[in-house]
Amino acid sequence: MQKYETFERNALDEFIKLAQKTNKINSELYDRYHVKRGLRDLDGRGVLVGLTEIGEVHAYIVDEDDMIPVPGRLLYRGIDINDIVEGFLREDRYGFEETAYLLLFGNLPGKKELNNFEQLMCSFRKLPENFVRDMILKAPSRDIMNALARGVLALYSFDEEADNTSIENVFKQCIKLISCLPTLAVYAYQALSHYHSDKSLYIHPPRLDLSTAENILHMIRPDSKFTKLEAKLLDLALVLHAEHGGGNNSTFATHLVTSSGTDTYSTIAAALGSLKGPRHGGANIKVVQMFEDMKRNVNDWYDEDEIENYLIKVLNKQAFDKSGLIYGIGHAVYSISDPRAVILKEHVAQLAEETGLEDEYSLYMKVEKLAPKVIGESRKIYKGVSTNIDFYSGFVYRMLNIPPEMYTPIFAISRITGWSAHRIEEIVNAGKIIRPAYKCVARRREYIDLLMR
Ligand SMILES: CC(=O)SCCNC(=O)CCNC(=O)[C@H](O)C(C)(C)COP(=O)(O)OP(=O)(O)OC[C@H]1O[C@@H](n2cnc3c(N)ncnc32)[C@H](O)[C@@H]1OP(=O)(O)O
Ligand SMILES: O=C([O-])CC(=O)C(=O)O
Repeated sequence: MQKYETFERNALDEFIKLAQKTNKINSELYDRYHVKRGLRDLDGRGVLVGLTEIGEVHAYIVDEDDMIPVPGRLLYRGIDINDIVEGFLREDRYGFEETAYLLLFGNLPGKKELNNFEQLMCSFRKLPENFVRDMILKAPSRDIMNALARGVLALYSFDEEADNTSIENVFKQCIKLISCLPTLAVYAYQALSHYHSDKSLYIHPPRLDLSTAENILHMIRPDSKFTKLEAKLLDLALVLHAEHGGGNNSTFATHLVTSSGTDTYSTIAAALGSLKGPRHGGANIKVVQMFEDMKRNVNDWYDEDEIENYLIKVLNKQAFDKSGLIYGIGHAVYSISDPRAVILKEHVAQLAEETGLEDEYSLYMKVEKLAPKVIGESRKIYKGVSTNIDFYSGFVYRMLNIPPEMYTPIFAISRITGWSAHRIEEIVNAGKIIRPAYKCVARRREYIDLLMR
């Protein structure tokens, strides 16, 4: 056995070395062939590949070809996110279901429409008979995003019309998935916490009278108790994460995969895989882990020089996860500010004071100030960097006592509304299959017989 394992390790090491050598492309070739790496123009702007009416991300104005950065704005179906948030908070109600309706159907719902939609969502919250036992508890995953993707793919088998891509059927599938994703995520977490962390197992059935945010708190907490303030904060986070235009990695994955004509379950599984990445939705858990590491390694949380040195080490791949990234900072589109981070920050500030987390909040403020400076000094920045939504969301979830394993899944529970709207838009507009070009730069060679190599 030992011998075989040694053989396996040596053989793999050999293959890895070979693959690293043979897969490296000379970076000068990208310039020579004018490749838009990451589908970006040289100034960082995304290559225009589609049109959408669902979400608009606004970060700069163009003045005679010059890009002038402006504070970020986000609009859902043409309505500013700040107005949406102010609207439902002013009326002291939850906003996520209204947001999902707006994204999916294009207009704000009337009272009766919203009520019907909420009832429909409630009726779809439960998972199919025996699904929890057979699909979730029998194979608990250490990663809830993985469990979500697997769960979504498994739901395909419970849908008699799984491959029907008519608009009516896709709408139905999307509303069902939006409704039951919180249940899937929380139960997958409960399985993880029971089987991998030896904690008691809680499976609270979703309640028909509760909103999405309330249901998450009800199902995740052993005693099911939560305050209205807590549910409203989680609901706000769900509203802010719901949509971000067609170009973000997971939504573009949705367009890409939808364009092949595949089914809804495969599409959403692909989007989940994309969102999990630490440069995208997976950054929220990384931010919290990075701050934990920082708190261990920075003695004085008020000493800006010490914090700056830590951040420089992160950038130089000498600290934290050695990826060279300061998580929660920077964005593919925003430069001066991410409007969602601005909204979350206000709430975090207030709550940090109420919960005695002022020192930690102050550390976040210092990183917010110092990180753009150190990134600017070591990377080529065209448009400036600032905090993104992931910078504060983990802090919010921590104050809500939500376990870190659920941070990115909560993003998914919200963003599936945007993915659904984009999938439907892609189908309605019957676009061409998405298929960009790759220039092959390999040298052409003759095949050589095995005995001659
Ligand atoms: C919900 C979301 O998806 S929000 C984003 C969540 N992701 C994170 O917080 C991870 C940290 N941030 C990043 O990795 C980046 O800012 C991204 C992936 C979000 C955007 O990257 P880009 O579109 O390349 O941003 P931008 O054009 O401003 O970056 C310019 C350079 O600065 C680097 N940079 C930008 N932000 C950071 C950062 N936080 N840490 C280290 N380097 C950074 C980029 O890697 C790039 O360098 P390169 O050309 O050598 O690759
Ligand atoms: O737009 C992007 O590139 C990333 C994203 O999804 C977001 O910020 O919500």
